[in-house]
Amino acid sequence: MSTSQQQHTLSAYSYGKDDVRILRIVRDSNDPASHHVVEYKIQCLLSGSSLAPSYTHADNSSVVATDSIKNTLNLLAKRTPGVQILVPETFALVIAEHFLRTYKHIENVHIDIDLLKWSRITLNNGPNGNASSSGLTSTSPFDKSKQHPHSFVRDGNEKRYVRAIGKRDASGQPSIDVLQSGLRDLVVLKSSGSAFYGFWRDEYTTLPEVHDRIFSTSVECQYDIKLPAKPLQDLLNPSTSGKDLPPFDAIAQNAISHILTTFATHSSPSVQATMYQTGQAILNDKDSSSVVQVNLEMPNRHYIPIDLSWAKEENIKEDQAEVFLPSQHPSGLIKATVTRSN
Ligand SMILES: O=c1[nH]c(=O)c2[nH]c(=O)[nH]c2[nH]1
Repeated sequence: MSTSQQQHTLSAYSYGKDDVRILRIVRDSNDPASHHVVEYKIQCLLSGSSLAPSYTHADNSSVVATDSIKNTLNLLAKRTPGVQILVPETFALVIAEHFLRTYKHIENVHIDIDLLKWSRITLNNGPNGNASSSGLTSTSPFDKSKQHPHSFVRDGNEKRYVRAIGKRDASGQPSIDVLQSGLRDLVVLKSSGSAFYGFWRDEYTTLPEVHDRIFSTSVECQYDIKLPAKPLQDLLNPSTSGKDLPPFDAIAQNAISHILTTFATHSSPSVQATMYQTGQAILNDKDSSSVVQVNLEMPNRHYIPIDLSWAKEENIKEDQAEVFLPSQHPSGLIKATVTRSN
């Protein structure tokens, strides 16, 4: 390369941290069992003419490290009062004000916040009821008594699916014995009412026992529906208006309802135990007598309390921590099949 090459202009630049994930729990001081949770994905970029030399002259003296930016977002998540952090617009203003006030050489702050929505799980028979609720209901301000104080759902995310594998019966007629129906991506989180202790300990164990933790999972629930032993053509005959068929919509709604109700109300000693209770509830539903088997998968999506001791903030004890790092890689994966016994 020739040394006489022309220098071109640095005409735009900014830097910062992307994809900063934060879950914040806001506990009600009058009613500690009542929580608000908010989960954010934040991009925070800084710029200003004093940063140009870091690009052009390898001068880092004005560079606030992106690691410090991430630490700052975590600490602001801890110190920002509940009413402000629960609203993404307000939290964006808090972040922008902080960086512009703290660093006089920063001229522009660019904050993008995505809100990952958690809605309260709504039950039919009140917050602790073992209701058969009518499935997912969006949070309504008129439904307060039915909203669970610390169990949440990312509603609208779940997908219902079905797999039908057809064959011919002995007389050559199209038939299906069992339909494989289900739902996936039903994402739920409870910020209390979950423990995990008493597990095997040996020289490989570092996990502490915990009596009150966040439990979050993306539920996949696949259930086998046994069809009446009739040719498909008869089952589908419009003149019987589907009466020979199992009530597919009710089965699907009840499955969601039992997953949410069990998740919200079962005091969970482990993911395993909650799954088993969920399978029992689905199979015991009177509308679901044609469901012969339930296959459940619940990846354990971990939320790790963020160490803020560098800022003299206590945030490590899982039952008191307020700011968490969502950490999906790796996740526990717990599976169970519950089969009807009669
Ligand atoms: O509910 C749980 N079940 C486990 O098997 C397990 N393993 C783990 O590390 N955490 C958890 N949580």
